[in-house]
Order: sequence, then C-alpha cells, then structure tokens
Amino acid sequence: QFVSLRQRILSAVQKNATRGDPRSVIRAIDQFCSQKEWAMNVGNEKGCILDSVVSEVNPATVLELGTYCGYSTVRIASLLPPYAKFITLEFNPDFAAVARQVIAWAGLEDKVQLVEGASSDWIPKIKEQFGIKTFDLVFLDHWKEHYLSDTKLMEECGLLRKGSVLLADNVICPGAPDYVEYVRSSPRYKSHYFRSHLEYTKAEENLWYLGIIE
Ligand SMILES: CNc1ncnc2c1ncn2[C@@H]1O[C@H](/C=C/CNC(=O)c2cc(-c3ccc(F)cc3)cc(O)c2O)[C@@H](O)[C@H]1O
Ligand SMILES: [Mg+2]
Repeated sequence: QFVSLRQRILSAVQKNATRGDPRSVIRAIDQFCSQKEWAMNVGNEKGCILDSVVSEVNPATVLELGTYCGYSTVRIASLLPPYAKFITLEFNPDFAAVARQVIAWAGLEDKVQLVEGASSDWIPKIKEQFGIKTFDLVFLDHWKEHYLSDTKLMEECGLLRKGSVLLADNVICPGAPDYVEYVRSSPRYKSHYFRSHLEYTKAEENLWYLGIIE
C-alpha cells in the first residue's frame, strides 16, 4: 500500500543508521535524499553551517520552529552541552511521530523536547511551561510566511535577549522577504547571511544569521 515519504525516510534511518549514532542518522537521511528522493531537510551543506553556529553559540537554551522529520533536530541536539534545554515545535502529528522515532534512533530523546503544536500557540507558553527565560539560539525552518510573525511574537513574549542568535533557513528559496526586510531595517539586529545551496541541489540559497544587539 502507499508509503509516505516521511515513512521512507524513517525506514532508511532504521535500515542504514546505527542506533545511538547521530552522525549515522544524518548520513542515512542525506544519502536517501540525494540518491532516492528529495525532501526538505536542511541538508548537509547548510547543516555544516548550522553545526558551526551551534558550536560557536554553545547555547544553554535552543528553540527550533518546524521539526519535520527531525534531521536538523538531531544535528543540533548532538552538539549541545549536557545541561542544555532544547525545544522543537511541530504541529503536524504525522511528522512529529516520525521525528520522535528519528530522534530516538539517534539516542537523543533525552536532549530534546518535541512539543506537538503550533508555534503561535506555544511561544507564549514556553516561559511558564518549560522554565525558560530567553533563548540563546532559535532555528527557523517552518512555514516561511510565519518567520516574521513568530519572531515578533518571541520579542513580545520576552524570549529574546541581547546576544540571542536567530538562524533562518530558506530566506531565498522558498523565501521569506518580509522577514528579511524587517530584520534588515531594524536597529535591534545585526544580520548577515551564509551563502549556500538549497538542500541536495545546486540552487542558490542562504542561511540568514541574526544577532540581537540590543
Ligand atoms: C506556523 N507554525 C508552525 N508551528 C509548528 N510547526 C509548523 C508550523 N509551520 C510549519 N510547521 C511544520 O514545519 C515544517 C514545515 C516546513 C516548511 N519548509 C518548507 O516549506 C521548505 C521548502 C523548501 C523547498 C525549496 C524549494 C522547492 F522547490 C520546494 C521546497 C525547502 C526547505 O528547506 C523548506 O524548509 C513541517 O513539518 C510543518 O508541519
Ligand atoms: Mg528549510
């Protein structure tokens, strides 16, 4: 019967990756998506940039918007210090179910809190529900038309401080023009972008790095 792409990604992990080995989980998904079927994981080229930002920020608190199959969740969680708190939001129950199994296969289920629900519902509740004051790092990779509204919501909820870093995928493709416009014209943000390519393709893409300076 029909097997969804997310199920085929999970099967590729369970077949080709070693339990408890995050790098083998990442490699299995990248091999599947470059050799068999494209999927919207951040991919290895942008993933290496993500790794370097996570390592540099060395965050005690991380928020990811849009878990999808958990590829970037595994990349981030595998680099966090033991005391770190990492929350990832996913409102599609089917993707959340696959992501939970991918994260568990990597042996990282104790490092990540996958919350099933919409960013706009959960961002206002994070402080009291998870005892988090502000986020050191936020990775935006959910619906592109929600990057701006959710960034403003995080500001309003006092979840961002001087020094917080926001990293946004896909500012070129599919694109988040209102978001780029807002952060570029705001004195609160120092922004720059990392040139890269759309996952598993040769198309131009950027990861948009935002440092909050005030
Ligand atoms: C709005 N609030 C939300 N709260 C919680 N989860 C949310 C969410 N919005 C979306 N999600 C979830 O995030 C994920 C959505 C990601 C959207 N990403 C894209 O559209 C995307 C799309 C492309 C893409 C690029 C080129 C192309 F030809 C086709 C697609 C590449 C990417 O890297 C992408 O990230 C899903 O798992 C969805 O259920
Ligand atoms: Mg993306």
